[in-house]
Amino acid sequence: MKLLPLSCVLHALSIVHAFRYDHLVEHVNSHQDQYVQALREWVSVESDSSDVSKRAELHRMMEMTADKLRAMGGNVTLVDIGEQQLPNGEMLALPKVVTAQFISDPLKTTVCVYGHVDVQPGKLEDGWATEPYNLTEINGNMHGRGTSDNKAPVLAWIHAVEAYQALNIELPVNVKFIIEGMEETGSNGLDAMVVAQRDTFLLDVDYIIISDCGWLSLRPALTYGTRGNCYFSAEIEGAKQDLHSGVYGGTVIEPMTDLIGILDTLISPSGKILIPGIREAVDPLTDEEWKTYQDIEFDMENYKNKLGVTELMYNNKVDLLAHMWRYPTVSIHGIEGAFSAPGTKTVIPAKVAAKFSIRQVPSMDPEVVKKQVTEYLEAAFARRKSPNKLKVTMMIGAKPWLANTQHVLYEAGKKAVKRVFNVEPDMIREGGTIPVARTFQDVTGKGIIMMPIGGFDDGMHSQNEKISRYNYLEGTKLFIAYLHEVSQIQKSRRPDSQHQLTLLTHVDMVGLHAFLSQSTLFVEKGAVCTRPPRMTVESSASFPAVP
Ligand SMILES: CC(C)C[C@H](N)C(=O)NCC(=O)O
Repeated sequence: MKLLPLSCVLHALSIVHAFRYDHLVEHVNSHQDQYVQALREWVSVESDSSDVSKRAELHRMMEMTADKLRAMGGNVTLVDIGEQQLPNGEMLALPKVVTAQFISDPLKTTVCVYGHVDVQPGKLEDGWATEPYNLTEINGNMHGRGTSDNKAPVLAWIHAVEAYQALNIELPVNVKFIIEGMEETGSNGLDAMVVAQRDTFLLDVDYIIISDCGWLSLRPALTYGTRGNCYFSAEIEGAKQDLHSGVYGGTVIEPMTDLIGILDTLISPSGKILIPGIREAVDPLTDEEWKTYQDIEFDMENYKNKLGVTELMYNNKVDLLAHMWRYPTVSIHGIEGAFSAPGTKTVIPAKVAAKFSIRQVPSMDPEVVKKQVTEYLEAAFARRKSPNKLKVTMMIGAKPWLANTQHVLYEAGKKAVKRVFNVEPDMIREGGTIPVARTFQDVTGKGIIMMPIGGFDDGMHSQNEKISRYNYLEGTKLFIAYLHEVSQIQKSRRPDSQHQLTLLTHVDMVGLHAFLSQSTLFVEKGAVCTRPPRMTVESSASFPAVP
């Protein structure tokens, strides 16, 4: 018998794969209504992680996620990650993290998909055109809180696995999931879980995939960086109760006036951060970065129209993209205790707390930022010689993340995008924060890719958040294709994970505590979350150094 040359066999196999890919695509197209129904069910759960009164819904959401993965035959665990302490001292259970595993073939590559099913708040009275928790499709866009961020992308990953299963096509890689319920408030408790499971659940994972962001334009994108987030509360307290502004106005030094005064020292009208040390910490833009940004197609007029603004902070593309992705910024979000209802209440609030955040970039450290901001605001407050009391707290300290775009994961990503959309992806960074991305990188040393499927105009966190049916379905196909492309990464081209693990074995409990003390969970006593999880930290004796 004559043996076929290896190249012929490989060619034949690729034909079989292409044939099967078409079947998978057909399956996705013909199951789109079920996919939309699944999204409808998930969106109907008000899994707002920032509102403690919604905690039962969040627990229900985690159970629903676990049930779905279990029904598909996954090996599912709901991991208890402990409790959070509320500002009033009360303890509240954190939503369990769902881990799942589909097939476990030692000869195959293993990927771990991370996502979250908690959402930002959403209220009709905030100006939504439709009920935020009732998925409503208008002109191909499916509106609802959490559609794009991050329920549809999580479901798209689940449906990608389901499609392989339904057609009896063996998954080309082992697939694991980590789905959490606190991403929107800083991923409380997750860092510790990642540390604890580094040598168990995460040990055989080769690559981590995150799809919790959006494209820059109509062109699909791969994301290689996120900014971090230092989120602060600055509280000023004066009289022991609110006062009538006619009766007492002019006699007391008002906390709100102090607060507005110190907030105004944070950033100039032209966007210059005024806190010493922050701008100085940022790496200058390299020529290579300049060129990358210059080459990206980005329509500034379209961007302005999308946002409904007449002017942007910068009027050239490179500066705008750089300030969106790789420079820090200050945003002021709100003032607790301030009068904000309609009408004309004439009160002097006794205690007000401003919430603001600084998105930081790779050369910055949240702990340093915390010190810089606290000292700066205390000095600004001292100059006012006010008798009121100021308390500055950092509530979230999430680090930025940056990947190497030459990594094989990005090569595979480009191939998958080409297969599904027949274009090259934009290579972009993200101005938002995915707190656990940097933790995965530091703790596991595994390659990480962000593969968004959200549209550029999805309005994450805003009124009328949506994902288009097109992005949802093509995104599912993208994930199907990506699982195949990852399986094609030759073992010889994989970074040597064994080598990385050897490098990581020499750190002890001191290292573990050093890491955890920087993580969100332990940043601030009395703030959002301070109590260690109840789970055991099995692998603490060999906690890794940052590679
Ligand atoms: C676009 C972001 C990376 C999406 C993410 N889910 C998010 O909103 N994170 C919190 C944040 O404030 O950036």
